[in-house]
Amino acid sequence: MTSRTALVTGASRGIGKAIALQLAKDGYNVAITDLPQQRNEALNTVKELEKLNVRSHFIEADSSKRDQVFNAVNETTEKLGGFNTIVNNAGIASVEPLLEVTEEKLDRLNKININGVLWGIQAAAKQFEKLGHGGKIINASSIVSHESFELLGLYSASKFAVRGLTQAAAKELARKKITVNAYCPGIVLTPMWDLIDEKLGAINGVPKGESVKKYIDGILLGRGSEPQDIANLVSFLGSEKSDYITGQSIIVDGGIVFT
Ligand SMILES: NC(=O)C1=CN([C@@H]2O[C@H](COP(=O)(O)OP(=O)(O)OC[C@H]3O[C@@H](n4cnc5c(N)ncnc54)[C@H](O)[C@@H]3O)[C@@H](O)[C@H]2O)C=CC1
Ligand SMILES: CC(=O)C(C)=O
Repeated sequence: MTSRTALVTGASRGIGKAIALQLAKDGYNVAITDLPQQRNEALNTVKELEKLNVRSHFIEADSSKRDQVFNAVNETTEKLGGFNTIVNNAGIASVEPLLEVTEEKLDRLNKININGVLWGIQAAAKQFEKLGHGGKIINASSIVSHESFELLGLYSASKFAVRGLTQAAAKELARKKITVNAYCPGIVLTPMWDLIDEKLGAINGVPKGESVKKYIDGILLGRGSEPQDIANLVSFLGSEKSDYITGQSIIVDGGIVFT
């Protein structure tokens, strides 16, 4: 197999890290981005990636900033040689009643969760075109893009937007041999859910761990998700085996939401 290169955003930890490690096991050279405060964790992730005998590189980049995402794609291509796949993984959660959403919260969340995905789609598609080949764009959505959760309304709406962008981009880019798909995780036990659990607990007056347990108790397969469950799907979406799939937002949640 000829070597391929991927960029995974927000990949110093959590789901992004698991995806980066899986793509490296699949033979990809892998660049990762994250925010400056995640630098040390990101550099450790790069070391883990290099142990898998692939080339890796960390780029400090804020996904909400268009120029930083474009620079990250250019730097990935220059440092690792070539560019085949982007995983627009970076995202944040927000937990509050809709009636308490402020303009600042809405702007911050949308800039990362929606704009960040759009900048990644643009930067990757333009780079694939420059390099004269197609490619794969894989976006982080969520089960809440299929059915909103209460107190996660703002976050859910941003993930509905990612599903919309995924469909539209698939339609616009298919003729350039670019596929665009999204992964829709359920309850993945990462620092994001630690935060959601804490905030739901504070709003509903229940102890730490109770809110996440309530959700996990409702999962058909009887456990919360590990990041690797999501990485397994992205491994498929990043492989030739998914070449005939585009525009899809695929649920991987152990059985919570059914569409
Ligand atoms: N944990 C879960 O249950 C679920 C997560 N997701 C989505 O999966 C993606 C990854 O989530 P987790 O790994 O759980 O989150 P996490 O909070 O554990 O990790 C997210 C990473 O993204 C980075 N990041 C945040 N804002 C960024 C920005 N502006 N630019 C670059 N990097 C940024 C963070 O520093 C962190 O390293 C997110 O898009 C999230 O919305 C979707 C469904 C469920
Ligand atoms: C964080 C998230 O997307 C869910 C569904 O928990």
